[in-house]
Amino acid sequence: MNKNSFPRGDIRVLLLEGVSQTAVKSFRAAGYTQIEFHEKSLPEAQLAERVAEAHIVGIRSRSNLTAEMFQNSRRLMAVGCFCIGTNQVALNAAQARGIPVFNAPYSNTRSVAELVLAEAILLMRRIPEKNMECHRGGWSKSAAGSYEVRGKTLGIVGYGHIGTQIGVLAESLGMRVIFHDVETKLALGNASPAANLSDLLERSDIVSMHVPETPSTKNMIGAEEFSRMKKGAVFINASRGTVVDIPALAAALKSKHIAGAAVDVFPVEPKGNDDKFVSELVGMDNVILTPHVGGSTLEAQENIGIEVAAKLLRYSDNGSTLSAVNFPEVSLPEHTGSRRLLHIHENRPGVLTQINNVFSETGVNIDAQYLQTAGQVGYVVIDVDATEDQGRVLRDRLAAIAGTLRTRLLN
Ligand SMILES: NC(=O)c1ccc[n+]([C@@H]2O[C@H](COP(=O)([O-])OP(=O)(O)OC[C@H]3O[C@@H](n4cnc5c(N)ncnc54)[C@H](O)[C@@H]3O)[C@@H](O)[C@H]2O)c1
Ligand SMILES: O=C(O)[C@H](O)COP(=O)(O)O
Repeated sequence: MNKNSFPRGDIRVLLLEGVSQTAVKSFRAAGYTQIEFHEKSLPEAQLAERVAEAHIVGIRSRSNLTAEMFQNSRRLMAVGCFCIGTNQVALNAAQARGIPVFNAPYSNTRSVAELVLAEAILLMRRIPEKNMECHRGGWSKSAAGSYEVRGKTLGIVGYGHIGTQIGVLAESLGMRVIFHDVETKLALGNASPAANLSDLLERSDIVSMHVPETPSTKNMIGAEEFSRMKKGAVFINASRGTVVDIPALAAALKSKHIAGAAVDVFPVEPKGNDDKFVSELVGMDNVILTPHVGGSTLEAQENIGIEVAAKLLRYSDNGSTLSAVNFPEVSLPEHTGSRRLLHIHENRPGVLTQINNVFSETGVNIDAQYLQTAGQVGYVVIDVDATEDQGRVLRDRLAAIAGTLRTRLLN
């Protein structure tokens, strides 16, 4: 007897952008044999073609999964973002097709925080310029413009997982921490909220961005915001490239109003390591440029591989959707001794009644039932005391209900 109505060996897993081998090992250990692995992201047309063939897709920040791709992907069951950001995925379109999207909300938090703190210290000491000068054979031994971070004010924009972690670590170096967030947040340690973004910009010696890419954060730091910052302050962006107006940053750096910057993310980034990086900031001695490596440590990548693969496997094998970012969240117990039916449907009145009618009409006993809705989608999980043949009949009856997006039978 198959473990699932759909044997694991038939499930096609597409893993892109060199996600950690820990993910590949997790899928193999769980009995998944059809794994297509790519070191890079794929060009859009090829990506659409490969996604259309896959049941499970794993990406990082560079692969854009569009609404059209979800519409054309008959087989696609689930998506894993092996990173924090999910802005590269058309989440609503995935939801409308009954496809949960998972991510790793904390696994690279510490890596980003450590990089940002290191950059804050380097920028305050004017190390980027000194480094470049030494490389050119120069030697300007001077304390002019160099400061300790102790006693300085760090302004954190976006006080979420990364922002709070940075705040805690910064206080251990003796920094004063202020933050701005659209939500009311618990201030950790001695951190305090700024009255608003302008207040934060005016008071900070170091401004660091930690907001997600959304319509409200697009170009939230531009010429006006740089002009509000203290003369000689430094600026760090390791969140998303769209958050900062790069020409405005370049102008503020050239005028020396902003003394230095560290930028890890860009509005347009190369698709892979062989593509050329182009930015107005290239060649500026007072700028640390890094190729979107805030979360790229071996520790973070290995943990992300394990975490996201586990979420995808749990959904595929057990139906659990806990921590999905676009989908009703259901945490399910093991279903040994019963068959499990998954029913994903449009979130509209009457569907649950029709589902229950199927069981009363067929006389199959329900052991347990779980229901959750979110946005456009409803998700019902039913454990039944039934033979495999009965399970298949039930699955087909459920699939015939109007508004059904997809059904699956497990065990
Ligand atoms: N450079 C990298 O490699 C790297 C690594 C990890 C994450 N990131 C980026 O960092 C972002 C933040 O990560 P996180 O884990 O801290 O996310 P998070 O969701 O925990 O925190 C984001 C915070 O920003 C706040 N926010 C949203 N819109 C805002 C606005 N307009 N103004 C002010 N605050 C706003 C939210 O309320 C939240 O508190 C991610 O979305 C991701 O894009 C980059
Ligand atoms: O969202 C994230 O976690 C970061 O931007 C890292 O993305 P990456 O996995 O593509 O490095």
